[in-house]
Amino acid sequence: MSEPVSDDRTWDDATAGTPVDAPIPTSNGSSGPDAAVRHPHPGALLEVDDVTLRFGGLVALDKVNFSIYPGEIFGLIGPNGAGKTTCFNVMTGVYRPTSGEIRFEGQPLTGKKKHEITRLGIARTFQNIRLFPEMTALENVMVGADARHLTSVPGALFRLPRHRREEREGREKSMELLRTVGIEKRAGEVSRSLPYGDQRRLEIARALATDPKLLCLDEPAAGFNPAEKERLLTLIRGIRDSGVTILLVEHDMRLVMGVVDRLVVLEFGRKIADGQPAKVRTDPRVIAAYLGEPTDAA
Ligand SMILES: Nc1ncnc2c1ncn2[C@@H]1O[C@H](COP(=O)(O)OP(=O)(O)OP(=O)(O)O)[C@@H](O)[C@H]1O
Repeated sequence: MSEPVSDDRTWDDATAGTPVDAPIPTSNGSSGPDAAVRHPHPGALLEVDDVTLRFGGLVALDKVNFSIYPGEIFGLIGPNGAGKTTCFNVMTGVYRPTSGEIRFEGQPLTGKKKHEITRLGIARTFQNIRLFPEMTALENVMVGADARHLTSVPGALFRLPRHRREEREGREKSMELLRTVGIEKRAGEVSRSLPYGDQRRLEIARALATDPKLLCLDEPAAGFNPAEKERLLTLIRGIRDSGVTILLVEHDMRLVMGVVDRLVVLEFGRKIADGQPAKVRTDPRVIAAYLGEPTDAA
């Protein structure tokens, strides 16, 4: 996914693949709630358990397994078409797996809506930036913070005290998040007028506003120059150090290897390697999969 725009296909075509509202396939006997043998990993924050996803005849994910543990920066990499975005979309509720299961803190995500998954503590950014272009940077982040609010519609309409308090706290928290990502000076500017790099940072701030336990970043460095990439890595480490677990989906192997604690490599929908960067970068299958890319990228 070298071009941010390419993600339009997977997101907008959600209904053409295996949308979340589709019935759970049971005819193959492997995806009903009790059908498959599950392999729980105690202590894991997120478990991808034997996940297969088919688009018609195409197997986009083939029995993929991995677990992400609290406090990690975890990488998901692979060449073009490997299944990274599909895996990301299964994990964040866009697609329902054909078989297998995703669990978050031990709880199956199957059948959950995207907003329910957000409330459980998973937030994401997009490969192609999705901000509200006419809203200010601050307002964009406040929209994320709203996902946590308890105010009822009448409460908001009549500006009851709880609504006013939540609004004030949301504003303060959103300013703090803009500071965290380094764009507090842009708070009052409409997001479409922000430089590209600042829009990417704003997306991260908006995702953080939902108070996630797991922050999923889909190619956050797409279109960045080396200096911007370096600053992004510093930001990602800082977010992890503040207690948020990170999933980083990336095509750029050099970027991933420099920041992740562990990673999984996909190729043609299959997991071909996993482990720490030092081990994965010397794996012959990974080198072969990335043939043509500089081997020192690792
Ligand atoms: N909605 C869809 N309908 C049909 N096929 C799809 C859909 N989304 C993805 N695919 C196919 O699934 C496979 C995996 O695609 P995916 O976008 O997940 O790979 P990726 O690793 O993110 O690749 P890239 O880096 O090129 O975006 C590809 O063969 C792709 O063409």
